[in-house]
Amino acid sequence: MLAANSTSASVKRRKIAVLGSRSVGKSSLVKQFIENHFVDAYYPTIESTFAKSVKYKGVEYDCHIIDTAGQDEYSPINSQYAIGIHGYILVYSITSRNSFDMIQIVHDKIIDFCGVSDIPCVIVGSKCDLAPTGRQVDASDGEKLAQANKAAFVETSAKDNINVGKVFELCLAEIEKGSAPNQAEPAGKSCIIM
Ligand SMILES: Nc1nc2c(ncn2[C@@H]2O[C@H](COP(=O)(O)OP(=O)(O)OP(=O)(O)O)[C@@H](O)[C@H]2O)c(=O)[nH]1
Repeated sequence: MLAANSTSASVKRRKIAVLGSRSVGKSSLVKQFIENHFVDAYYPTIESTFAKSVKYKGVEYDCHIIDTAGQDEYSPINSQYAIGIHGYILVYSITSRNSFDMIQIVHDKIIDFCGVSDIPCVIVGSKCDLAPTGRQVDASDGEKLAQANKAAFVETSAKDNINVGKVFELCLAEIEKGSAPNQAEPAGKSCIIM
């Protein structure tokens, strides 16, 4: 489990970008994680950065989370979402097939921009509290997409606080897969343009 924590000499700094279509619940996911609350109203995001210190598997992480504006197929990948980013959280809503289809597009754009073969990534199917009446994407489709892209996968509800901490736990795990043990600031698979 992730837990809020204080400072330490060996804190690892991790920068995480949250991307996906408009209105899929990116801000709600981040706010539930950082501030432990959910807002029903919709306020489109321009861009916000949040910080939270967490302890995961005995290691302290200073997480900087970039909540981005909603993407569409024509949105260019902002270099800010590629340079120095350690891990990605790609969010679709289980109530929107279009938002699911955007995940591969956004993923491929990041890969192309960074010139790498894969990225530390968690694919998130959000709004799972709406599954009984509004599901357009099966969990098995999300799992298959994640497998095809060597990513982790989880369904969440920011509203009911289901699997919200798990998203960030999985993201840190994906980042650490690409890092040497005990490295304070690994280059890992983050994208750095010289
Ligand atoms: N039922 C339900 N609604 C949610 C959930 N998460 C977000 N919403 C609602 O979906 C709408 C959009 O949520 P946001 O978090 O603003 O979405 P976003 O992806 O940040 O949107 P952009 O800023 O346009 O990119 C809001 O009305 C939220 O209340 C959820 O887990 N369950």
